[in-house]
Amino acid sequence: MRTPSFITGLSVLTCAASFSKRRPSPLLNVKTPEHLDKFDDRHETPQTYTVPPPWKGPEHCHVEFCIFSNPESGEGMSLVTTSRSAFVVATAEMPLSTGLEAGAFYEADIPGKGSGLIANRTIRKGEIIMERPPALLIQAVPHADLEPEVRNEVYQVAVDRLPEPARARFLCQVGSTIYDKIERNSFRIFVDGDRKHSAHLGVFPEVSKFNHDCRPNVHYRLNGLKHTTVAVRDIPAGDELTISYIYGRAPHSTRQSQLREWGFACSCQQCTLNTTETGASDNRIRQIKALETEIERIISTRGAAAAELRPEMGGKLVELYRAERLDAYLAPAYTRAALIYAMFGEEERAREYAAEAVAALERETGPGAKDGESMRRLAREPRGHWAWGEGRLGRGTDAM
Ligand SMILES: C[S@@+](CC[C@H](N)C(=O)[O-])C[C@H]1O[C@@H](n2cnc3c(N)ncnc32)[C@H](O)[C@@H]1O
Repeated sequence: MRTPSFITGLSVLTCAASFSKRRPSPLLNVKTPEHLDKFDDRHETPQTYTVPPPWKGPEHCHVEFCIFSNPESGEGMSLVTTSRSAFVVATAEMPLSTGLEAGAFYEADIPGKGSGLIANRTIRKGEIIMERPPALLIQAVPHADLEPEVRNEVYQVAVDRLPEPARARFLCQVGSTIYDKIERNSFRIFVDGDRKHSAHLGVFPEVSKFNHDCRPNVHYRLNGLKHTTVAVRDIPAGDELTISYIYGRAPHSTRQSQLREWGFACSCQQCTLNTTETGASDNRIRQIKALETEIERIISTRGAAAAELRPEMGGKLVELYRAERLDAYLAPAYTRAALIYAMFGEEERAREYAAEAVAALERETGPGAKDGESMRRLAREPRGHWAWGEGRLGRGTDAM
């Protein structure tokens, strides 16, 4: 295999990210354009769609996958994708990039993890740390299927099309080749709804500086192409900012094997607990799962099984999440607790948990969260909500 030429240039690059020098940039909010909805993309050819200027491409096509690039989109963007997906991205609305002020955090060496991000002041729960568009978007099929030699050539051109400093930031990510950097730093993005070829790997070089923690203090979400990171608890100055690369509510051994697939042995606080503490943590995870299953069954059957519901179940669930420091995943726990307290007519607690659910849903899913409106109504007017009094009714007159 040919050695990618960028490796020779890597040693002269300064890899410390200049988070303080960010200028506002347009951002994509990807939706399938309406007139494309009827199109059957099974027979797409590279010539089917034309990307508008200043987008360039298609070039370097292999089957229906080509390079498209735009130095003015975000901080510069390259795509290796079909012309249809390129058109969807290129014609999407572009919101501005935002985030914390310059100097709120900085990049530093973290023992055993390479580099990472450190808070430079207290970052409050709910503060948005970064919103970023991808620098590189690679359709999942060519990433998996192209011959390595062809793929490396295509990736090299795609990266070369990025303007400096986006190209430098891309090359400063961990990974020995461009392919390896994509493997170790990308997020899965669907750019075209549930259509064929919608799945892409998105690389956000600045977001790539977040290390993993099984109990992260930052949550990330993807809305269209916009990658948002938000603090899920107050983060004191000097603490590392971390996200979770995996599903956090898994027991220790499952997390370890998932992270080994990511190619590293996790050295986060949760993974380095002693045996007794690990056992206690796994036990809480089991309790969370059992309680969630039970609550879900009871709530979904409503009146029929409501006699089994106890008001303290909701509070207990939230308590377990908090004890486990699962602050990045609190929305479902607050939502269930709010519903249960409403079912038992406990107005104050229903309001309190519903308000927490609204805030957690916004952090975890973004403004338009699915259950957000229902929780907002519950916080405002518990007595008008469908759940109000359901628990007491199910228990018969004793519970009234
Ligand atoms: C997305 S990068 C994070 C930034 C990276 N540390 C750097 O120097 O650019 C992912 C890589 O960081 C390292 N890493 C992230 N979280 C870690 C953790 N909890 N324990 C050990 N290594 C970690 C691993 O080498 C992993 O492949």
